[in-house]
Amino acid sequence: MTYRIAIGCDDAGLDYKERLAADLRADPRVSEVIDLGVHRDAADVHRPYPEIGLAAGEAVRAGTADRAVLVCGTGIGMALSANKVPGVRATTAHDSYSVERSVLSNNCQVLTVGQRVVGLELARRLVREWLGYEFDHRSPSAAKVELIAEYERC
Ligand SMILES: O=C(CO)[C@H](O)COP(=O)(O)O
Repeated sequence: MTYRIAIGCDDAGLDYKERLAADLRADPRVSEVIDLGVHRDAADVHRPYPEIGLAAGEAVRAGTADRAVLVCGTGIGMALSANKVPGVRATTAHDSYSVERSVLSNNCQVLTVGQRVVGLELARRLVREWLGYEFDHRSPSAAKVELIAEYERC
């Protein structure tokens, strides 16, 4: 299984985004990295995090990306924004167990990270681990996640 990964950040997450994007490009489990910005030295560097988080959520919803990694100061604003897109499940996760469960329990397609909260090497490890998990649609967790989708359809 290879993934098309959208990646994005605001100015508070730019350093990590660049490093994580490089890691993803070098990862054989990744077929494409879609960089949604912001970009260093570009006019868009101060775009607010909701624009990027929503764009990433839209990419997942449209199916142009399988998953997304988003970085801001805490990860929280990015998660809030991406979660506004119907069908998207985004979470901040700063430990291995939460990263694992975000996929295996919650079928999250979006992982968000806070550059001001965790060290770079931990962030890199978490993204590496995250790529190794795949949701099992036959697992007991599937019916629980489906309840969220049902609510969205109301
Ligand atoms: O962390 C952020 C949003 O969750 C963002 O990088 C900084 O937001 P601000 O504190 O509103 O500037």
